[in-house]
Amino acid sequence: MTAGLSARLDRISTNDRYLIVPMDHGITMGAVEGLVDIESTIDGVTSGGADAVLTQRGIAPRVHENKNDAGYIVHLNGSTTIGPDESDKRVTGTAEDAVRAGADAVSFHINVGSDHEPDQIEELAELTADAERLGLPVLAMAYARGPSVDESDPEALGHAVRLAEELGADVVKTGYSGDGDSFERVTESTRLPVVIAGGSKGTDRETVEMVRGAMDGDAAGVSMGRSIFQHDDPEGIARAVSAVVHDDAGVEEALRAGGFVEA
Ligand SMILES: CC(=O)[C@@H](O)[C@H](O)C[C@H](N)C(=O)O
Ligand SMILES: O=CC(=O)COP(=O)(O)O
Repeated sequence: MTAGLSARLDRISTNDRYLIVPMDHGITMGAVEGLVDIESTIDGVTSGGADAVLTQRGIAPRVHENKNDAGYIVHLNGSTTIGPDESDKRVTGTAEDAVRAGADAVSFHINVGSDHEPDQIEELAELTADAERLGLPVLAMAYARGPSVDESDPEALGHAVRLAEELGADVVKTGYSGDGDSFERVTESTRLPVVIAGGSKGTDRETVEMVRGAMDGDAAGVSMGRSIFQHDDPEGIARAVSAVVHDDAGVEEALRAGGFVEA
């Protein structure tokens, strides 16, 4: 690993554990709850212990002053829920664009099992080659997603994370299989650090239990968006998730750390 790559990975993690809060959903879903005043959400989640925030590059001017020295990841493809096919993520920028936007790393979404998988494989491979020349880490968001794919099947998720490693990514995000034992089958499919997506927002306990389960299955952390940025208290829920990811806390301890149950 080059010194640049290693230094930049350190900027988006703490001791090889990752608490990333993706806020690229503005392309997908519009200015949903938590993303209208994105400045205050970024301030809250980074005050609560997020290692890095993630947005599309156009949002960069709204990120830097509010991220409390956390890392910054620029996401490089997108699609919308109102367009013809949400799986058909199209390229939105290059590794050089991300560097110009002040990124410490880049990310790219690939739907393994969708009709668009072949194009997305080619695009992710091109991105990892470009990023490698710049010493820029690549987070592959490798979902198992397509017409006949079970999105939480550990075999399918294991295939997706392995594909990310084969294509040269440095960190991989995927869906959660539902429990720690089955998630271990996903993490053992690759040597990359694996982080989980959160999906739509659940209760505080559901969020923390999901993170605890993933960490028990040898995840390296989370790339958790809506469960954190759509919370009434983004700083508190980030603090609770951070307690699990960074301090190995149990569920009750993490909820207390977030201020969600009586101490
Ligand atoms: C809305 C979803 O199902 C998520 O998987 C998104 O695709 C995640 C991503 N950050 C996005 O908004 O594109
Ligand atoms: O970029 C999106 C993610 O990494 C996951 O977002 P979610 O809202 O936690 O599914």
